[in-house]
Amino acid sequence: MPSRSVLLSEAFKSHPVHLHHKHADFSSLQELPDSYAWNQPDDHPSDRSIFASKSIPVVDLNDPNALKLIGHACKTWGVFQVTNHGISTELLDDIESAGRSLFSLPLQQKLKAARSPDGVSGYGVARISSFFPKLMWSEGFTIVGSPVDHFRQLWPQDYSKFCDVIEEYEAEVKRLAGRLMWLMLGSLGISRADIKWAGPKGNFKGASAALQLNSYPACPDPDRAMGLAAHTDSTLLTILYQNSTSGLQVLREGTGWVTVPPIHGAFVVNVGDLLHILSNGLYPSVLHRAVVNRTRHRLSIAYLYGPPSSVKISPLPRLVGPGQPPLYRPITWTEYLGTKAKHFNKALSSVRVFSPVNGLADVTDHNTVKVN
Ligand SMILES: C=C1C[C@]23C[C@@]1(O)CC[C@H]2[C@@]12CCC[C@@](C)(C(=O)O1)[C@H]2[C@@H]3C(=O)O
Ligand SMILES: O=C(O)CCC(=O)C(=O)O
Ligand SMILES: [Fe+2]
Repeated sequence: MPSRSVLLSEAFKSHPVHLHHKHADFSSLQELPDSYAWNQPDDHPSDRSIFASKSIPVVDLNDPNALKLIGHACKTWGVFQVTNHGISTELLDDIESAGRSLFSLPLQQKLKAARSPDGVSGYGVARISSFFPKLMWSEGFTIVGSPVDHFRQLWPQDYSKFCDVIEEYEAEVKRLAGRLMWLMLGSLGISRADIKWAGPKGNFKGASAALQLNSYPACPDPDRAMGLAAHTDSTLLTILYQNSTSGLQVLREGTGWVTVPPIHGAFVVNVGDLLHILSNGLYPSVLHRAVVNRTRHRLSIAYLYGPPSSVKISPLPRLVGPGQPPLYRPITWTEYLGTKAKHFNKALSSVRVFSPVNGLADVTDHNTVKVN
């Protein structure tokens, strides 16, 4: 049987992304080239975010009410921040500095580890770039499985210390992801007996994941640029570490784009499309994007967490019944990534099987919100 990382990376074999534009050397750009100017007025309403009447929930994992607070956050926001999560600030500093070292390499060096059009791992622009006429002011590095081959290209002398940091970080965040899964599922009344694929110890040992390092260089014209366009993640959940520069925004119905303020040592956790499916829409995945800054470089590290790649995800039987039919058909993560590569923000509605009786589109399927 092929390894999990091979299976995950197979997602793009039949949906290669050919991005013809050149990778930018951002440090040499003193003005925003037209190819990076997202000039529709609606694209960048960053000011609206300051009027948000309520802010994104912050949950202390040592709080005895954590389960309830997380359930409420998932239902109403699709995102929350966690503190007291058990991952040391030293490890966060180490992963941040590994990310900085990577992105500060010369462009020619980074391109030695470029992601291939049908591959998943490596250096490149956001995979979703192909859906937009304009370029995003960011660069990324995706890790699925071992990064050793790519890291040897980037740092021929000391690649192993960078591999060690990634390995330690992934092991710690994987544990946190399992813990968060049970808090999120527990808040829906789901127990271990309901999720066989969590394994005999309930620790989601066979889970798949990708680590995505994102870099947003300082930008000469941030109001017209876009760091990462609005999207939902194709995951069960995503655990994001952001440095002290803000930029992540989430879309809240009736409010608009709300900035997720960086909290030192905290993680941002967001609901992805597969948890949306698993919860039969009770926990909707959240649309989010990243904007950029005139003077400050921003770095984020996303741990994109999903089920074992061969597991079909469908609405949990406990959450369906006579009045609540299953809204989505079963799909594996690999299949869903292929669907996303084809349909982007309409992927979720493309796996929907049951249309609302009144015929109105479901906003939680993200196809009624203008996102690009
Ligand atoms: C497992 C994955 C999810 C992801 C595609 C990927 O293969 C690795 C990168 C992930 C990411 C990060 C930035 C936003 C996003 C939409 C993208 O283009 O690449 C997500 C993908 C996703 O969640 O669909
Ligand atoms: O940089 C950010 O804050 C967002 C990154 C993100 O959405 C992603 O990697 O999926
Ligand atoms: Fe994301």
